[in-house]
Amino acid sequence: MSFRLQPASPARPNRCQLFGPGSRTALFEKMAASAADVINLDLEDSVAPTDKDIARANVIQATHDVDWGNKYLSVRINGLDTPYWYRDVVDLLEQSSERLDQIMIPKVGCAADIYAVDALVTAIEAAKGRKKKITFEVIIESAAGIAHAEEIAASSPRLQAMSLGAADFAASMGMQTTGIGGTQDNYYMLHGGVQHWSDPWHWAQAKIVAAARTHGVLPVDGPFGDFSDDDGFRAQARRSAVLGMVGKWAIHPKQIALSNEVFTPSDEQVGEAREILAAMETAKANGEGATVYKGRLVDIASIKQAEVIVSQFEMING
Ligand SMILES: CC(C)(COP(=O)(O)OP(=O)(O)OC[C@H]1O[C@@H](n2cnc3c(N)ncnc32)[C@H](O)[C@@H]1OP(=O)(O)O)[C@@H](O)C(=O)NCCC(=O)NCCSC(=O)C[C@H](O)C(=O)O
Ligand SMILES: [Mg+2]
Repeated sequence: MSFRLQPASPARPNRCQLFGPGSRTALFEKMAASAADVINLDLEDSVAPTDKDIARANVIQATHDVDWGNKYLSVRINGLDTPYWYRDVVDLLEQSSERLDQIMIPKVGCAADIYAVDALVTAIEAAKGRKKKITFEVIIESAAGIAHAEEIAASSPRLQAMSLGAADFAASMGMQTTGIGGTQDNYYMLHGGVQHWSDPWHWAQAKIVAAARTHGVLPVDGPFGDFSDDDGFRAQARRSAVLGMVGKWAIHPKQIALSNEVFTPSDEQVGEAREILAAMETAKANGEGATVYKGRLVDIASIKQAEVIVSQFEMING
């Protein structure tokens, strides 16, 4: 471990982030009643340009009127390349109730993007005497965003989460696909004449996990567009969980249970982690730093691995 210790990520469940357009108010109560940990009311790409003002007003009203329970309430503002974002920030900060937890900033390309939003948010919070400090989450969904992921992760103490936005990312990178996440037919290797499909999102996810974990930010997998493909969603989510991501977006309510299932450690995983911890306690009592568990090596690093799983489980189950 470096002399600089890795900071802990925020200790709150973030297994599923449920999105809904700010222009579809009929969805708000359903979102609030869902099993998602995080709610993302959208002002950006699911809202037509003609509806931007009304969507913003709807979302602000919903921070006052809707009972969001214990959900983490986030609003996705428009990108800094649009004429809408400053009004999103000003109106949200001036008019939302204290129930608003977080602002999601899309298409972030560099740390200065966050600096700009932070400066505006900080000024309005002070001017309005807001009690709760608004947190940020960002979407990495451009070539610039992935190239600068680490400086973005370090950009503000407000930053709590960093997602991969597969659709805009693919477009920005010039990827030859219209898929939003998932296996891509043409991304394969040939071995002995047999096709072996690989994961074109893997490297970007891994880069996001490393950047986020370095700075105590939660790494999150973004959307999986084909909401009729449960197995495809599960496969993508499982890979993300193994890579270190803590959750995934749901763009349809069908995906909530899938995400919660994958990002909640199973009883079997937790049981095994606890057994490893117990085995290492015994090893320590015998003056040993390593021992054998089910025929394989476990050592002091295994304690940390097991603790990740147990602490995820305990955070979710209270
Ligand atoms: C995808 C949808 C447009 C589908 O809506 P709809 O046609 O109404 O779906 P269903 O008829 O199948 O709905 C079944 C019931 O579920 C309710 N419902 C639908 N969507 C939601 C929701 N998001 N939250 C809660 N409840 C929902 C319906 O009302 C039905 O209820 P009932 O009649 O009582 O049975 C729609 O799901 C939708 O708009 N999804 C969110 C889209 C969105 O926000 N997109 C932005 C995020 S993805 C993105 O931006 C890409 C990213 O940035 C990147 O670059 O990768
Ligand atoms: Mg996007």
